[in-house]
Amino acid sequence: MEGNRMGHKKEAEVKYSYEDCQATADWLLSQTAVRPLVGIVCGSGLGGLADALKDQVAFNYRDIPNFPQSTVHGHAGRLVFGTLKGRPCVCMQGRFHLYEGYPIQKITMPMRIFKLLGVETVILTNAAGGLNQDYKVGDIMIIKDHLNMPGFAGNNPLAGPNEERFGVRFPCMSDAYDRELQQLALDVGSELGFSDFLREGVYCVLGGPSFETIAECRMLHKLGADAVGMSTVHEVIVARHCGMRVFALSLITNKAVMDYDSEEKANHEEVLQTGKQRAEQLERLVSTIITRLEHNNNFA
Ligand SMILES: O=P(O)(O)O[C@@H]1C[C@H](O)[C@@H](CO)O1
Ligand SMILES: Nc1nc2[nH]cnc2c(=O)[nH]1
Repeated sequence: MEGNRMGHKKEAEVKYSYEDCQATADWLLSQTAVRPLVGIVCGSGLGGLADALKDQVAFNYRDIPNFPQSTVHGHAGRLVFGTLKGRPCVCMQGRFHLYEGYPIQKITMPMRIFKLLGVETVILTNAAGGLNQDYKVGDIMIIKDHLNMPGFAGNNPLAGPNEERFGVRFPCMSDAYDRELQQLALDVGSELGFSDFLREGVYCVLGGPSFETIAECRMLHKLGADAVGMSTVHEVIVARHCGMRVFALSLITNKAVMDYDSEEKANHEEVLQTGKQRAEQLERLVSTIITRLEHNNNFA
């Protein structure tokens, strides 16, 4: 992909306004004929999902006006348009995290681009540490709710002036994760023979990049979290604010260390390794869900 014709604004000039998002979406729409109804975000080591898209048109993030750059190993940094079983999709092969140093409005800006591209359903994946003691490495957790720790401290992607063209000032989050899509995922998982490693639980986001202490893991577990990670929640809030349906999955890539006698240490290599091992099943689960969205007539 050649460098974009709009030219890039300097970092300080980009304000992520409605007009900035519209300019980025218009540029993308002028470069591809795909009109996506489903937007997918790939978590650490889970970018293989994008490779499943047919008739791909792919853009490196650095070539997209106003787009941030991926800086984390396991996040390729490409926006891939294409079809999955005939359904037009756009897939972020790599996401942005608070710990990369970006403002929270910037890491979530792709959700607004999705909206302006015409996306109606967003499917997010992430790698997470398992806090629930019944969980095993390799389990896939359907996210039914979240704990937004940075949000408790005021770090919410919707803080600042509200842009009414995207959504209301005070959006509801008790219905953030679409219940029909959760049930669909359970049904599809059961048909695919995945029930043994398919879970439902609460995801807690922290800022990262340091992994949790033992005391933090114990606290988060007591607060009701089943898995802990460094992403997704901010994207979910912005996606819901602008009215898209949301479904999200965590791959439990490691067990959170809860015990002072444990020799285990969380590390990014293990996260990526587990991603590789479960990638195929995760892709089958997500692509079958997308097919059934149409079949069940509940497509977005
Ligand atoms: O993008 P996700 O949430 O999948 O990435 C997780 C959180 C950190 O970025 C990284 C830690 O290994 O994986
Ligand atoms: N915060 C956090 N993020 C993760 N991503 C993958 N594993 C983990 C973990 O144990 N903790």
